[in-house]
Amino acid sequence: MDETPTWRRGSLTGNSELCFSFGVIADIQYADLEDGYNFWGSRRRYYRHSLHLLQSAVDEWNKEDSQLEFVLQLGDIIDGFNAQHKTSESALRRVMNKFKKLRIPIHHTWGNHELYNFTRDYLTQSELNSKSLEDQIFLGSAASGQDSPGATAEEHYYAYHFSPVPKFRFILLDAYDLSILGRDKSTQKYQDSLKLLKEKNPNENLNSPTGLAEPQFVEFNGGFSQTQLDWFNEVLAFSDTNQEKVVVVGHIPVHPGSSESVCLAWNYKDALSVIHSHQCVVCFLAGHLHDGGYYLDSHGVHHLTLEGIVETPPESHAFGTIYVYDDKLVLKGRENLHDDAYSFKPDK
Ligand SMILES: Nc1ccn([C@@H]2O[C@H](COP(=O)(O)OP(=O)(O)OC[C@H](O)CO)[C@@H](O)[C@H]2O)c(=O)n1
Repeated sequence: MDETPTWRRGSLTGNSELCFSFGVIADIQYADLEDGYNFWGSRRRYYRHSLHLLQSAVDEWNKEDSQLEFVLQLGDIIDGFNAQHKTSESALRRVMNKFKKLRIPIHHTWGNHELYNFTRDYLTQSELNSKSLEDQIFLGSAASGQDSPGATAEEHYYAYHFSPVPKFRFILLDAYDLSILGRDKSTQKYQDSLKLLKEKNPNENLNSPTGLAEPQFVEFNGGFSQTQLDWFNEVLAFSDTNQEKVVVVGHIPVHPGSSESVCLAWNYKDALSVIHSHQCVVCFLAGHLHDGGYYLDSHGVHHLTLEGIVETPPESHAFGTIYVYDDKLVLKGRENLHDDAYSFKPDK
């Protein structure tokens, strides 16, 4: 029996009013290298061509009308191979030069490949830190500072929120706040993350999910600290109070329905329980799983995992524009990313 609620499938068009639109793109993973394959050898990776796909996405977005407010870059902007070839900075420059042709703000999420290439301190100082686009709203104590007083930049998480138009808010989460990637070994977060990872994953290769009860506990994933979850909770409480609709953005999916278990955030259940304790969240946007995925959860939250550009063949594409209406999101996908509409649950 089809249990899809009647409000789930919005029409691609309709009578409701268009509020604004934004672009989405995930897992570009550019490197000036010949094509390769994913770890299992099952999917080709077009490292060099991903730059051309980005260029054509930018060209398409530039042709769109003035209601395109911003672009969300969902992480893994360059591939980890750049670190081995000492081309991290030049690869990033090439990709950012493409993005600069856009005349609208770009919000950057950090994925595992950012952390293969750069330290957190470097990322914080770089153009991949788009936190200056954050909204200033008054929140409670959990949001006033990050982590413990006196914590260094190395210990911080990279998360912020913004409201492009009244009644809609976007929250970018740091899915590698708990991680051994990109953090200095001397930091408490590195030590705590390594301890947690080793407790959950006894394999010698911490990237291997073999035999794990919770396969998401691999090195190429990460999780959310309690401090970040407290901050997230406070932003969502603000949005509930102000009757906003919220789209949450993170590199790693947080719902098993929208991802293979090996590509979920370590403590995805904690993130989900914060989301489900509020009314306002309508959608969670992620990358990381290059096949993409979609799931409508029992609380009416649409979980959309975007396909990865790096595994998109040159003759195809996988970016999109999402049109925001007062009752739904409408995805205009390109090629591999298909058109769809995601209605808001009536009590949202
Ligand atoms: N079973 C595995 C899987 C991966 N690795 C190694 O882990 C590193 C990251 O893998 P990679 O596939 O490059 O990560 P992505 O973020 O691009 O993709 C995530 C999902 O797989 C996409 O669907 C890399 O060094 C791998 O070799 C491993 O050792 N064992």
